[in-house]
Amino acid sequence: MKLLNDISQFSEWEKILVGSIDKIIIILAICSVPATIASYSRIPISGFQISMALHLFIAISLVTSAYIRHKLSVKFKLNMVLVLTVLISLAGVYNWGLLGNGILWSILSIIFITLYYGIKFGIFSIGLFFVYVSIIGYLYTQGIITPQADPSVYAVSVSGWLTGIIGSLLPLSISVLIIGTLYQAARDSLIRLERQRIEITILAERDDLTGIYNARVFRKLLEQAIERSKRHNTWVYLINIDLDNFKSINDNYGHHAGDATLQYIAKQLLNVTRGEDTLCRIGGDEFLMLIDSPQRHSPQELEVVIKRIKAAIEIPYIYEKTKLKVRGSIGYAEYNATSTPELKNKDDILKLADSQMFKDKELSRAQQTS
Ligand SMILES: Nc1nc2c(ncn2[C@@H]2O[C@H](COP(=O)(O)OP(=O)(O)OP(=O)(O)O)[C@@H](O)[C@H]2O)c(=O)[nH]1
Repeated sequence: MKLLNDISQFSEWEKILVGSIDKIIIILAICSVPATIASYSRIPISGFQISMALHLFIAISLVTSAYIRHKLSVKFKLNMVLVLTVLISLAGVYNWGLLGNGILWSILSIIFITLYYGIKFGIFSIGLFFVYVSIIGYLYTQGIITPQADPSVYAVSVSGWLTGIIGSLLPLSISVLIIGTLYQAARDSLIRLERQRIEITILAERDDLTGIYNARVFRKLLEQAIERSKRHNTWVYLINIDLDNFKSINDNYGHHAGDATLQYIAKQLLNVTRGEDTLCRIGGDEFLMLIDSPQRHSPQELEVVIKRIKAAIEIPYIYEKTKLKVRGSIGYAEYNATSTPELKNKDDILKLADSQMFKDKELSRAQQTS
């Protein structure tokens, strides 16, 4: 997992972080003013504390940083927010013990450390935090450090509650902002990646013009069908469909008409292709259909399939009010791992279907000229 400090490798992350870190600094700067006033309002109860000087320093740093935020680098701003939150939590626990929000700020610091340096550092900082709070707790319980204010007075004072409310709202809202922004960014990028994956798959497997499978996928599926036949003695039928004199459509009506006709033919062929069979365009005006069957089909059955394909192709396509008539020549190859030993591989099957198709083409040419 990439961490926030890897931002130089991620322009996308950088954009997200620039947006969210600036929001965080502005919120922190705005809130640091009332928080500092609330902190100083405790002077009558507790006297002046080091944490108050720290609050003032932090408020000045945040307001200045918010003002010149566009001039500061993302890394600097991230580190600054991290250092400030750590300082607030350490000073808060030391000065106010259980009375202050130091422990809440520690949670925010640990979230920052984890996001910035990774889970290992996050766990390590939990350990350090545990040791630190235990030592401070020990010192308080032994009376070595004493509370900065009388707890019974502090717990019912307006300034104590004001500091408590503002001081706890800040880490809570920052946590929501950070986690919400990162969650949204991760979700958006996952959705985008999934879309890209689907687009890449479609581009790699489909024919641009017709949207049906391309030759690459078909070759893979044919190889798989051959393997199935070797293992389960199934029958593979490869039907080669080539349009007749397709060039004349391009020549007479233009390339656009040719494209539209090819799309139409692909739809017609899909209409007569069973769900379990596969259709592809291997290029130009040539299509292949793959039938992978557990039992052998008789030549009569295949004749029915071929007639159905031819009939579907011959339904005229209406292009700009003109009826375009297309015919197709069809040949097929039958393959079974044990019954057709002359066919050694997919190329032999493809060649056989191709030569059968040519025979059909010759026949229909001869019929047309006689
Ligand atoms: N419009 C369009 N035409 C294409 C496309 N791919 C190939 N063609 C055309 O299809 C025609 C195929 O020509 P041939 O292989 O000679 O086939 P034919 O004209 O059908 O002739 P026979 O197959 O011999 O009957 C050529 O004119 C190619 O330019 C395409 O994607 N779109």
